[in-house]
Amino acid sequence: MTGPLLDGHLVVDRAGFRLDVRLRVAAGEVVALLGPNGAGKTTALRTLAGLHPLTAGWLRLDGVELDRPATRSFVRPERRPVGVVFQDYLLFPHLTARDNVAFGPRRQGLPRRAARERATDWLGRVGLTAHAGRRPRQLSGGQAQRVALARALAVQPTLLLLDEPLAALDARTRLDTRAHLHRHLTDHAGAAVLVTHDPLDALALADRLVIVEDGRVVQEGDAGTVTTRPRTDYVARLVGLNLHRGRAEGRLVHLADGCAVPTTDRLDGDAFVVFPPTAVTLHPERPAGDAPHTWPATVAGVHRHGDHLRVQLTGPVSTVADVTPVVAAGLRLLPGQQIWATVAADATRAYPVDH
Ligand SMILES: Nc1ncnc2c1ncn2[C@@H]1O[C@H](COP(=O)(O)OP(=O)(O)OP(=O)(O)O)[C@@H](O)[C@H]1O
Repeated sequence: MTGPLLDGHLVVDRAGFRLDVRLRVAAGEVVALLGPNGAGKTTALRTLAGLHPLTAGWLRLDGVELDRPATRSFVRPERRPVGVVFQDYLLFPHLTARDNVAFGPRRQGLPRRAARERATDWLGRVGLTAHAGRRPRQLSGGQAQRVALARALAVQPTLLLLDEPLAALDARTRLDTRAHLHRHLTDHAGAAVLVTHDPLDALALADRLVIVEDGRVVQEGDAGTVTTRPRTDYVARLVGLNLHRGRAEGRLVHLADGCAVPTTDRLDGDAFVVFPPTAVTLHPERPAGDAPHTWPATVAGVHRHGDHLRVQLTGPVSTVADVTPVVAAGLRLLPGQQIWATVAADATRAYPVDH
């Protein structure tokens, strides 16, 4: 069995912050590091590029030790087989697009002419043959992004790193550039690590998501698993689901204060339960039957959300409900109002906390 192309235990200590992330990436695999501001994504990426040394742990790429503080091994950034696309691209302003792309191959020792040929080839592959003689300030945001990608790939990196590669683009350019980037990532034979806070970028571009919060990996898996079985509030919000933790007994997950969520998944023990805001029904009076899956709630806020109104509910079960404007008008929803909420069993999903 062959191991992962990239194998690392990335530990960085800073005042008030510790990054401690185990990361493995196979050849041809694209992994997205996704997480809120300050989670440590950029720090992790910088350790891979060699721009920040590890405090502890190790980093191996294709069997070569790039960083291991315990043995004082450290390979400098320019000697790593790594290509980086930075968020603001960091193109050399005084060089043409072709010379920007040729810079890496030249530094790897390729003769000037061969480096220029390789740059011309890469600019062709990203669709910028006609722009080879332009300087960065004569390029649009999307074109500069493509030059940055060509520059990173022209060194034939074993590891490609992308730091928020689409963040600087407007919505339209972003859509086209995302599709373009996806094609190049699919063709890339090495490992790729992408840092983003945009779940759409992560879902569209990555084979696997690694969610980082407060310096730790809190969840990882393919898009299907992460989006249907979130394990933290951050991931649940990202994918637009209500997430609660409780104790499952058969087809009921018991939450705080005697409230419960019905589910069609039969389960026992500590469990997560998720449901979309559209699965919540609001009632002005307590519905008949007094079932444990009817909760009292207080309307904390109401705002527009697409075609629906999004209702923030507090109480024993803080949750979010989406209702149509007609329903909202019928309920006369106002902040502070007391209300009752139920959720349909066939719209919920429950799964064990331990997995
Ligand atoms: N140069 C620095 N010196 C000291 N602390 C830093 C430095 N850069 C970042 N930090 C801290 O390290 C932690 C991780 O920051 P990092 O930039 O890696 O997070 P991130 O997940 O990339 O966030 P963002 O999405 O906002 O870019 C934060 O607490 C941050 O304040």
